[in-house]
Amino acid sequence: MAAAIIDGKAIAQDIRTELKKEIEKLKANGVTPGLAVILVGDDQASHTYVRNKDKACAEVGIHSEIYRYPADLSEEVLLQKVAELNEDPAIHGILVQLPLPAHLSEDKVIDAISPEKDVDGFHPVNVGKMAIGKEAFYSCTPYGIIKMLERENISLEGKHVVVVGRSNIVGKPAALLSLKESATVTVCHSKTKDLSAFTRQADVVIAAVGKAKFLKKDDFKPGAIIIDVGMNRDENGKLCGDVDFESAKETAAAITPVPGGVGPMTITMLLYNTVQSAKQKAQQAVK
Ligand SMILES: Nc1nc2c(c(=O)[nH]1)N[C@@H](CN(C=O)c1ccc(C(=O)N[C@@H](CCC(=O)O)C(=O)O)cc1)CN2
Ligand SMILES: [Mg+2]
Repeated sequence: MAAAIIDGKAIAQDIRTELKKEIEKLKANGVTPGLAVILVGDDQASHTYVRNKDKACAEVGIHSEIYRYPADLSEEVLLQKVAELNEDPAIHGILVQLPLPAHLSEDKVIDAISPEKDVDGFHPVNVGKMAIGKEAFYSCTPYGIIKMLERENISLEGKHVVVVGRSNIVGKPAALLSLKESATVTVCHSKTKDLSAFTRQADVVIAAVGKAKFLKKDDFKPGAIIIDVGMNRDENGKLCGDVDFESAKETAAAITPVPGGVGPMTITMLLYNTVQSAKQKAQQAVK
């Protein structure tokens, strides 16, 4: 039987509609969720993502402020802006669009964001809380995967999840969040020997490798659930994932497409985290 195609765009839209209602309620109680986005340099993809974040905020009713800086921005000025936003009561979420130009330390900048406003879930405090299974801001792409599976009624409990990739933004948090869902988790990466021997055992594969169509039908067991986080260009310059979608969908139980799978969930979970942050602030105010 052909795979179910998981429609990330539709799921993301459903969540945005729910958020819009929550935001209306918050506003009626005098709280407007606010997000500040810092963008440094002229990476075109980053500019597109930031524009999309701004648009998504407007669509659901989140106040957004975008700070665009030239590529030669000094670390001092950047850290000063973050410090200012940390203190700004109208701002509940701060994010610095990655990647940053090479002369800027991503670690230093992320460390400077208040963990209470770190809606990207990149700050070590939030990563640490996630690692010990506590509530925190979780990294948007992996959190989006968890929410997407939840909406598709796919439980991870007792399933063998094989994560391919160990980045701080996707691979590692995807593994930790899968573990939190009581999956049995294996993490593979570029130094893994005989990768296919692992992915073929998986009930669920989360592919975050960054190589176009790297995993093919034979790398999966029949009936597997395939989550493709990749965003690559194929030989014709067309956007594609880490999985050879056309072949893999023949035997998978369910699969996410690229585009329209995991991608749209990323910005939606950013909106979600920003609303959570505003709600937390509103609750603290009545205490
Ligand atoms: N500070 C952050 N930087 C980066 C993050 C992040 O979560 N926080 N993630 C990525 C980029 N990103 C958001 O910032 C992002 C990537 C992809 C998509 C998306 O919707 N993809 C679409 C395809 C879009 C296209 O046509 O080009 C899809 O897969 O359907 C949204 C957000 C790195 N930096
Ligand atoms: Mg750098």
